[in-house]
Amino acid sequence: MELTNKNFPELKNDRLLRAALGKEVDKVPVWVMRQAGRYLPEFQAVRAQHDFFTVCRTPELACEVTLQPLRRYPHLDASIIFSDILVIPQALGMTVEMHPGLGPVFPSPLKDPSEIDQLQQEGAVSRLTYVGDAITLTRHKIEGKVPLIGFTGAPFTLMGYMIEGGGSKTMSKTKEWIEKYPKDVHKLLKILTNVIIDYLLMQVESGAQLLQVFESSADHLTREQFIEFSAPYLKDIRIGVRQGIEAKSLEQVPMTVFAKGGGHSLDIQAHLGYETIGIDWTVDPIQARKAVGENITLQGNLDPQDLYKQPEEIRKMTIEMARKFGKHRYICNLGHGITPQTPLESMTAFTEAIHEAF
Ligand SMILES: Cc1c2[nH]c(c1CCC(=O)O)Cc1[nH]c(c(CCC(=O)O)c1C)Cc1[nH]c(c(CCC(=O)O)c1C)Cc1[nH]c(c(C)c1CCC(=O)O)C2
Repeated sequence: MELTNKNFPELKNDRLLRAALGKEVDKVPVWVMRQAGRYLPEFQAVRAQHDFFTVCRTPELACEVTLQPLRRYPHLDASIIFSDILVIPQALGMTVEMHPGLGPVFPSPLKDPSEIDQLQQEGAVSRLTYVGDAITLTRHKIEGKVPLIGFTGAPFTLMGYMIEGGGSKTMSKTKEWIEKYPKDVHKLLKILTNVIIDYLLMQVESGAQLLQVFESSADHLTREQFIEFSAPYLKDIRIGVRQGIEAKSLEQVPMTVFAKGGGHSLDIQAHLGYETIGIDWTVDPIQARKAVGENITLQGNLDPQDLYKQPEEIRKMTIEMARKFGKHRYICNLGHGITPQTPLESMTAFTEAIHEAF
C-alpha cells in the first residue's frame, strides 16, 4: 500500500484529542515530554549507531524511536514525533550540532542584528519535509493506536538559542539584544513566526493530530517581557495555523502552548487561542485553573525529579496531583521533559496510576 496522508488507519484511542477539546473522557490521557529519549535502552541503542540529527532526518529512524515508548508503556495515550525544536534554525541556514553531555551547539550564532538578513527564509519549510515524511510514516506504523503530536519551538525560545549559540543559564546576550535592538528582535521574532506557521501547517498536512508549541525559555522573561516578546507571536501562530488549515480545507487540530516557567502569565496565555496550556511543577494546579478559567485544558505537571522516587510514592503523587486537576479538561504529563537516568519502572508507575485515579 502506498504510504500517503490520505489513507491513515482509523484512530482507536482519542482520549488526548477529547480532553484537549473539552469532551468527556473515560480515563485521563497521559503522555510524557521527551518520552522518546535517553532513559530508554532501545533509544540509546539507536543513538549508538546514528548521530542525533541523522535520526531526526531519517523518517524510518525517527518513526522507530517515536514508537519505542508505546511498545514499552501500553498506557501511553499519545505519541510525539521524534525531532527537535532546533531543526528550524538549521532550515534557516544555521549549523547546529548535538554534543552528548553538552546539548546543542551553534558554532556560529547570530553576532549582531545585521546577520538577521542572512537567514534563508525562502524555502525554509521545504528543507523540513523530512519531518513531514516522518509524521506520515509514523501515522501509518502506529496503526491508529494513539494520536500523533507534532511540535515546534516558539519564536522567543528559538531566537534565544540562535543568539546564545546553545543553552544558556542567563540568556545574557539575548537580554542585551532586547535592551539594545528591540526593533531587530521583533523583526527576527516575526520571521520565526512566519516559518513556524508554515512548518506547523506542513505537519498537519502530513498527519499531525495535535500541535504543541514549546516556549521552553519563558522562565527567563518577566511578565512584561512575556507580554511583549512571546505572547503576540504565540497568538499569531495560533491564528495563522487555524486560518491556514481552513484555507487548505484540512481538519482543524487542537493546539497546546507550553511556556516553561510561564506561571507568571497564565491569564495571558488563556487568551492566545490555544485549547491546552501546559504547566510546569512550580504552578499549583488549583491556582492554574483559577487563572485560565473553565474553557481550557491543562496539561502537566509532575516534577521530572519525582520519577526518581519509589514506584509506590510516584503512584501516590500522581493520583494526588490528578485529583487537584480533576478529570475534566486535563492531560496528565510531567512539568518538563523526562530526564536520562529515570528508572524504567517509574514510567510504568506514572502511566498506570493516572488511569486508576478516577
Ligand atoms: C529546548 C528544547 C530542545 N528540544 C526540545 C525542546 C523543548 C522542550 C524542552 O524544553 O525540553 C524539544 C524536543 N526534543 C526532543 C523531542 C522529541 C520528542 C519527545 O519525545 O518529546 C522534543 C519534543 C528530542 C531530543 N532532543 C535532545 C535529546 C537528547 C539528545 C541525544 O539523544 O543525544 C532528545 C531525545 C537534545 C536537546 N534538544 C534541545 C536541548 C536543550 C537538548 C539537550 C538537552 C538534553 O540533552 O536533554 C533543544
